[in-house]
Amino acid sequence: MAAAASPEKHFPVSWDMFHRDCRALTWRLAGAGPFDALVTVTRGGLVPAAIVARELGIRVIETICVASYGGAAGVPDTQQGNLQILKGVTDAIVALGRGDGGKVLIVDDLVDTGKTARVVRDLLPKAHFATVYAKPMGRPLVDTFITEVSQDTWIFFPWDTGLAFQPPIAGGA
Ligand SMILES: O=P(O)(O)OC[C@H]1O[C@H](OP(=O)(O)OP(=O)(O)O)[C@H](O)[C@@H]1O
Ligand SMILES: Nc1nc2[nH]cnc2c(=O)[nH]1
Ligand SMILES: [Mg+2]
Repeated sequence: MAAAASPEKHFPVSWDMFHRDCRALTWRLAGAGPFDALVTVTRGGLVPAAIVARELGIRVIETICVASYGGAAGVPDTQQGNLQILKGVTDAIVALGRGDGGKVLIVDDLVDTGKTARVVRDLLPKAHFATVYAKPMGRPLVDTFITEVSQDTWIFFPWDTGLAFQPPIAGGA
């Protein structure tokens, strides 16, 4: 299934909020470990992965590089195209992620349609999949998350946004 064509609602996330939500995610993950390695889904997973790895003391960190959303210049990338794996993980991590003698934690910022999570899960079926945010379509694909938002909501991360003037509500904004 496709993501909401043009998400109606906005869910802006500040750095403070994101840090707090990542810490909350780590508390929830503490009982599921210990983890021998962390795989982060780039690029959105990089920031939560740094925070989670710091909190859980994980030092073996690998990336899986995936791209699927690509919008026109100047607008959020809300349209999902074909998913491409630009870089996979090492054989050692694949072995761990298949349950051969260790535990792998996968971290991404969010799950939306679940398309990205499905591809990553196929590669590492026994790994524990954690995201900070989840939308209903993708929720069944993750083991642990912190906050659910509706499918027609677009989450705006602090690394994609900046401070800007807001017109007064009384002006019809
Ligand atoms: O559940 P899905 O519908 O597949 O969407 C979720 C994925 O979309 C975003 O990544 P994106 O592909 O936009 O790349 P980015 O992480 O580089 O921003 C987000 O970081 C997730 O990885
Ligand atoms: N920033 C951002 N990227 C996404 N990729 C898929 N869904 C989303 C979303 O809600 N926000
Ligand atoms: Mg991503």
